[in-house]
Amino acid sequence: MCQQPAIPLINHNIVFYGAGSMAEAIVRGMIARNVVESGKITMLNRSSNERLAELRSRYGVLGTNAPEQKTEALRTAPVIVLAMKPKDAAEALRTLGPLLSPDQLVISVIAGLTIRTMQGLLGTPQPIVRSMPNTSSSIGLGATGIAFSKEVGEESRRTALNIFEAVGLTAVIDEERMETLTGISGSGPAYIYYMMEAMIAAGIRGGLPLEQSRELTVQTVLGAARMVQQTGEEPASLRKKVTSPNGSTQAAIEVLERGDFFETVIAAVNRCAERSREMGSALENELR
Ligand SMILES: NC(=O)C1=CN([C@@H]2O[C@H](COP(=O)(O)OP(=O)(O)OC[C@H]3O[C@@H](n4cnc5c(N)ncnc54)[C@H](O)[C@@H]3O)[C@@H](O)[C@H]2O)C=CC1
Ligand SMILES: O=C(O)[C@@H]1CCC=N1
Repeated sequence: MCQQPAIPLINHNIVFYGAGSMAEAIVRGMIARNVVESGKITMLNRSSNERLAELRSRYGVLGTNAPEQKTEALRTAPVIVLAMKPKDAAEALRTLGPLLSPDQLVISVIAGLTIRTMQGLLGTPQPIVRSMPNTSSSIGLGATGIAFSKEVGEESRRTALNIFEAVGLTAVIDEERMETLTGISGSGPAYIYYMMEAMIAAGIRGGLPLEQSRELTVQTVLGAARMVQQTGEEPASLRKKVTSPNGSTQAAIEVLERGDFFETVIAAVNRCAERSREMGSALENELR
């Protein structure tokens, strides 16, 4: 049996400010790995009591929409994870700033939002961790980019790393690289799912039942990722081993090349990064 390495327990109360897909993915991943007691997690959203009830019953976490309780949770939590959409972030940060004391750690998962903008909107030089996780965190297979503001001390760095290491791989990077990382691993699952949608559709059009087409596609993607991971071989070398000269794979790859597959994927990653920067600039404009 394959045992996952022990992950340090997280002893801090953590407030998730925003209780959508990404917050849930991290919470689900942490709880599944038993790295935090569910009672230490509080989830807040803007208005949906139904959503909070769902999260409370699914994970045993705390969740509230009552304004005084929300304020109290934000005022006292040693760790606050910002997990709302970029369009909601400026207002949330302006509300949060006056509630914070200097030692509270703010971890953002918000695409594009820079540390400088966060500190400006908060109005305090708060210790900030800018991260870019992905939704595979929910099954412990996330990939998270992390950058620290200079105010983040050693203990807080460890806390942030413990949270994201509990739900997958982490990469500490310069903040300037965060948009590129978003294009690869933050949004990347969506490109793979899109490819899978197309493969499943092709199977169905070729006469396979939906379920078989789906299972074969899933196993193929899983197997390919594992092959790269376990053999340590480059994807290009593994591809060559599938591609017999003048065979069926070569014929398929030629079609992908005619569609400029390689450059199209790179263009998609670049556009993702550019869009993240645009969202970041829109938030930076809120400082004026
Ligand atoms: N979904 C993904 O794959 C990833 C998302 N992200 C980032 O995570 C953030 C959240 O994305 P999703 O979870 O997909 O969005 P979502 O729409 O599923 O969730 C957003 C949540 O924020 C809450 N919210 C909005 N304004 C609020 C406020 N003022 N106070 C409290 N709660 C508030 C909403 O009620 C909702 O629960 C985004 O900034 C996105 O850039 C980062 C990596 C991957
Ligand atoms: O689409 C988005 O903006 C977010 C950021 C990375 C994944 N989802």
